[in-house]
Amino acid sequence: MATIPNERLREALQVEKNPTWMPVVALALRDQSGRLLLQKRPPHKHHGGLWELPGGKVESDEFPRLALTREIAEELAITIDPASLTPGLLADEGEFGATVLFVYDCSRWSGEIRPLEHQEWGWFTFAEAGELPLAPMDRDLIKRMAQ
Ligand SMILES: Nc1nc2c([nH]c(=O)n2[C@H]2C[C@H](O)[C@@H](COP(=O)(O)OP(=O)(O)OP(=O)(O)O)O2)c(=O)[nH]1
Repeated sequence: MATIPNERLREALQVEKNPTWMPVVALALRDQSGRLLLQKRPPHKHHGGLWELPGGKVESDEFPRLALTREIAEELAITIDPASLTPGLLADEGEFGATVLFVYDCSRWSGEIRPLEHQEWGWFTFAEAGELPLAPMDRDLIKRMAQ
């Protein structure tokens, strides 16, 4: 891969004004039999129609665990305890790995799951998940989770 001097890269990307990379947090939520919760991305979004772990972008004024707590409440109507999250796997995509997905495991949550963004969702074994059209980072993550 060609090396780009940092100064030129900073100029090209105007890093003082724009962040150079995007942190995304996602939740690996399991049911009692160990199946994983996955949801389908809305058709109008990036990777629309592909299956993913619930979660979303970390805003610039947020801490990752709090961003994940917020996203999960917005998407699934359940409450997770930020203190009960355990950092898990990591994936990235883009030429320079500009989107970084941080996956957390969760041991405590409350409420009843309701898809507030009208998204399809379900519990899947790793074998079942492997048959779904997954977002690219999730394909890699689920393979690694299954090992
Ligand atoms: N939440 C989530 N995003 C993923 C996964 N895999 C994957 O490639 N992505 C990508 C898709 C998007 O480019 C980005 C997350 O964006 P998002 O659209 O979910 O974020 P958001 O909920 O904050 O949405 P918005 O600002 O677009 O409304 O990460 C995943 O498992 N979970």
